[in-house]
Amino acid sequence: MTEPVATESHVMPKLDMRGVRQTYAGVHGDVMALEDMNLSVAPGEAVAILGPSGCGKSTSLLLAAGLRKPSAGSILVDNEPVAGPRLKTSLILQDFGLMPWKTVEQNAGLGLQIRKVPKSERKYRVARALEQVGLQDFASSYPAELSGGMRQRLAMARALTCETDLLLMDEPLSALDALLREEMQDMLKRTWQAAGYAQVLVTHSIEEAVYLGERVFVMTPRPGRLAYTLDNPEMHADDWRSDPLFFERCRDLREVLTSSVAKAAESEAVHA
Ligand SMILES: Nc1ncnc2c1ncn2[C@@H]1O[C@H](COP(=O)(O)OP(=O)(O)OP(=O)(O)O)[C@@H](O)[C@H]1O
Repeated sequence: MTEPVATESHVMPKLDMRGVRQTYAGVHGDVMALEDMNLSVAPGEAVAILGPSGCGKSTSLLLAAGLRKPSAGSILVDNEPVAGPRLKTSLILQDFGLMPWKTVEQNAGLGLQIRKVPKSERKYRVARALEQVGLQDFASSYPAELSGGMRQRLAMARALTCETDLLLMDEPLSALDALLREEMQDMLKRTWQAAGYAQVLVTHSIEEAVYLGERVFVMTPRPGRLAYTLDNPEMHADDWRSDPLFFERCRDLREVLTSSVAKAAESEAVHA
């Protein structure tokens, strides 16, 4: 099995989380979601994060997106402290955050509208992004008229209009059926390879993590931090899903994750 690797890059990271702690006030007292969370992602790098339920994966993304302030520690993007939502950071959630009453074109342009980009510029950038994801013929449709895969592509178009350099995704494909999910994984990989942003994917699927992550991290049970790193540069290979190494990587990660989940269950039992 691959041993944990402490990868130190010499390039300035796109995202750098150091010693991050996040505590939430709960009804039965404070809940420590993250403790000493360290995550460094290089420009243009794609990483995936796996971990037991409730270990703080979504919290890490909210913090990186500037939608929450950490209780302690530092979060830097391009070496600047994250003080709030940032122009070129996009976050795609499981429900894609689409507005049902807005058309595809309006939904795709929402990020630009919030960022007060002039209408003419918005129109051009939206048209280009819809073309990139193959939704150009659906500009005046509404989300309810789209399939699950098309909604996912629309969420992607919104990120592309904003010239995103850091894309954060929280289980973006979990609502899709297996075949469509693979198709969308291909789309995510192609778009990332073409656009060159840094990408952080949170997923419960080991296969998805190994397909889309150049590095795959496994988090500890809550309070979460990265406990294990798998270097996975071969994910660029053609037909990676059929490669024997792909299966080996998935098997290794399954072992690591199973032991992490077992520890989480033990700890819940002790604290029950
Ligand atoms: N707004 C909140 N208020 C109080 N507690 C919260 C809040 N958000 C998250 N938590 C708690 O923090 C911990 C981490 O939650 P988080 O959603 O980040 O985990 P996760 O790893 O994404 O979980 P899952 O895999 O189940 O989606 C959990 O125990 C959760 O109950």
